[in-house]
Amino acid sequence: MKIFSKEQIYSGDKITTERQNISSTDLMERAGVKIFNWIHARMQGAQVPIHIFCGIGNNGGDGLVLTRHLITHGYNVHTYIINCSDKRSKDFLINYDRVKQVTKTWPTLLNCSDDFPEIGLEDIIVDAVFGIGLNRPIDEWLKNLFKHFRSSKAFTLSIDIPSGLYTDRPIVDEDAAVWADFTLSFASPKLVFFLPETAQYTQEWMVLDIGLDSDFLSTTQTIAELIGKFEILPNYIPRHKFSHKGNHGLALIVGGRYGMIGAVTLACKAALAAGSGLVSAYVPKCGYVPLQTSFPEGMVLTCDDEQMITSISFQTQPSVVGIGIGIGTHAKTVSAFRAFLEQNKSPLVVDADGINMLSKNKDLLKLLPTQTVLTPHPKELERLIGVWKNDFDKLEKVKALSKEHNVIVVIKGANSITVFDGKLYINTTGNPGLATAGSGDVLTGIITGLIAQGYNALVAAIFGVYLHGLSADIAAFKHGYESLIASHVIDHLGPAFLSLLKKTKETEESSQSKEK
Ligand SMILES: NC(=O)C1=CN([C@@H]2O[C@H](COP(=O)(O)OP(=O)(O)OC[C@H]3O[C@@H](n4cnc5c(N)ncnc54)[C@H](O)[C@@H]3O)[C@@H](O)[C@H]2O)[C@@H](O)CC1
Ligand SMILES: Nc1ncnc2c1ncn2[C@@H]1O[C@H](COP(=O)(O)OP(=O)(O)O)[C@@H](O)[C@H]1O
Ligand SMILES: [K+]
Repeated sequence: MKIFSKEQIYSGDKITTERQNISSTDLMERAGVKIFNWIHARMQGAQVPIHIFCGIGNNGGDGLVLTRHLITHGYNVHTYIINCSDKRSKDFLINYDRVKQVTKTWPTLLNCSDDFPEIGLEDIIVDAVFGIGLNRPIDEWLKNLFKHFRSSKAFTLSIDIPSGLYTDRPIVDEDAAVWADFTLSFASPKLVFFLPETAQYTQEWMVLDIGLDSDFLSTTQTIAELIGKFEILPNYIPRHKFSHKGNHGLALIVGGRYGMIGAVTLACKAALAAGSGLVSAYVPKCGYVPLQTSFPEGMVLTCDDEQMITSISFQTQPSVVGIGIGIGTHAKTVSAFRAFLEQNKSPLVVDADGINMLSKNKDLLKLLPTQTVLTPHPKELERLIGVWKNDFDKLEKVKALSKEHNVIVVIKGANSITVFDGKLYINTTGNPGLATAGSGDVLTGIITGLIAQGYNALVAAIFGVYLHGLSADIAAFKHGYESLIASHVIDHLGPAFLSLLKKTKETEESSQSKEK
């Protein structure tokens, strides 16, 4: 799903009104009715007090359309206007007048110095104060109003975006935005729903289709894209009946040191379970017996040193090398890594200490083959790009690194973001059960295994992150978050592939309509 920028949404609104020959008031009506329908379908006329807080822009206008429809359907509605400015939008004013047609009770004007209305725990708050038009910090009174919302603990539904959040900048004060339980967002979710510093402002979100121009929707290129099943499926490479293990590549996992062989085992197993035809491990000698014992499907190569990797050389030409897991950053290992990079001809996935070595020896970045995949967790990323001021700064820094070295960077965490060529691919699978030892090693194995069997590096990174999270989601049904361990993610890769390929009603309908 595309994630449009603020500017793109404004232009989409304009194009839509022109091409569909409707007014912006009509479009607002559509938006407001969509929200009403969503609420009505769930509340079925229940007399729970609904407190609708409207700003004076078009977000407030949406709130007023909602007010009107809720009133005509007999709901218990209390509407408030945040009356701190005279700059009311045209469509706000039109809808303010239209409220008059359905009730004799005017909305309450809150004059930015008034006391706040009482809100019961079981009531509902609709936040239509600011939408994407917020352009400066909010004043103290509003901040206190938002705190009042939060302390009421009433269910809070934000329209389009939790008020106080910008679409393209961080917020500086934690209390300066609405903490929504649910956000109904128009046309596309907003990027800030997925960034660690702002995702907390909405527990859940949903996109409402307000019928924007279809050409605009299909042809507009966005910087950010949300990755779900329908973005993944077209990239899936099916297996041929007569395929042979040699057709699915050789993944080589290089890593490990004394006490860190388990990480390599996890990555190897994950690469194999992700579909690599063959998997080899390259480890120090101490890894030989544990790997041969715990990973009978794999081959094991060793360097001469017992405890750590001091040289990296092998006869075969792997389809891809996943390097860095548990490898350490000893000077001898760095030398071996450098020598390896100087002669390596295979695509690379670099993780963990591999990234730490790159951070400490930035000149090594120049030796990476194009489209190397880097999979840093937050601390590794900080070592690589330096401290960031906020999430937006982090994204800019990662984009710059990716561009300078032509590498693909997976920013790991909830909603991992894969960055390449200035674009952001935001993952939708995964859960906090993944915050457990070794889950990153499994991810490296999966991505390496996908590249081995012929996926290009960018697709492998995006698909790998998706599959890793999907597998964890399936595993979490059985194990819960606390008891989920990295091995479970490997064990559930099979069900993850199957669930990806399982036809849902929607895919069936779309393939049937294509067949007709
Ligand atoms: N343009 C359209 O046709 C549509 C717009 N829609 C709604 O319109 C919204 C955007 O509307 P607007 O562009 O009017 O913007 P907003 O409704 O977000 O509010 C902007 C208004 O608030 C003021 N403002 C900004 N920051 C402020 C601050 N810190 N303190 C006090 N006032 C502040 C601005 O000067 C402006 O008057 C969307 O989020 C969406 O909810 C929907 O109705 C769908 C159609
Ligand atoms: N709260 C979370 N929600 C979803 N995914 C998470 C969460 N925490 C961690 N992950 C995922 O788990 C993996 C952890 O990687 P990493 O920290 O490198 O683990 P390790 O070093 O133990 O192998 C990453 O893929 C990350 O995106
Ligand atoms: K809002």
